[in-house]
Amino acid sequence: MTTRINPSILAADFVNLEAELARIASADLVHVDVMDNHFVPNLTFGPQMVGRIQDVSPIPLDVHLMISDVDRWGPGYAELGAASVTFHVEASDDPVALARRLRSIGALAGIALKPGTEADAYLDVLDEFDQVLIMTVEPGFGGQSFMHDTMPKLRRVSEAVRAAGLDVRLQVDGGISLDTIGIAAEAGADTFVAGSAVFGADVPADRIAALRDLAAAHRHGGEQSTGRLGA
Ligand SMILES: O=C(CO)[C@H](O)[C@H](O)COP(=O)(O)O
Ligand SMILES: [Fe+2]
Repeated sequence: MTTRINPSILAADFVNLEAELARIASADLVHVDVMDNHFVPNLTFGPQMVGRIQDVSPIPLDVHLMISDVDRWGPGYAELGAASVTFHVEASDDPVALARRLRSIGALAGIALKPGTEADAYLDVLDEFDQVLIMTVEPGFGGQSFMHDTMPKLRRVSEAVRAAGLDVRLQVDGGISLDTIGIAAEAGADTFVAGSAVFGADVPADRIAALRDLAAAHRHGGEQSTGRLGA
């Protein structure tokens, strides 16, 4: 069982992104938050910036699309070469069709669920997705507090994935820190986004290692971390 730590560059210095990416080179994937000031009340960057990040990043891209009309705009991010593209089900008319399109382009396809969105509608079609992102804050901003009440949903999705014997990454995003990562790992997460916890550390590489060890220790069976295990 692979434990992944995906630092979010939302907490990085946007005018020094290449240097910031170098500081997290020991992580598994870099989490890239695309916000359109419409689906969420915040604005980050679009395909041109993500393409440049893809050009210079030492590790693969885990793109988190917080945009409206994602059926139209989502595939373009897969075409840029992102390893995984995760979109919000709340913004898609047909999540299965969009996931198939993303996979056909060569990306892993992920669905994201806001804290208030139930997972039940997707439990029977989990094989259509490579990742399920359970938001542990309301999407839009970094530095918010982890919402403990999202854990029952994570547990339910985790049980469904295991019952079906599927290889679906279970990602948590928002408020993940040394204090909360173990809680999410125990509930079934294997892929952890951390923005402020990583970029707010004096030595991000040390924080990535500490988060990875804590997550591995709390996952089912107490997996031992062996360092970066690849994308
Ligand atoms: O998707 C996000 C916000 O919508 C970010 O990925 C997330 O908030 C990471 O930031 P932090 O770890 O500081 O909470
Ligand atoms: Fe995110």
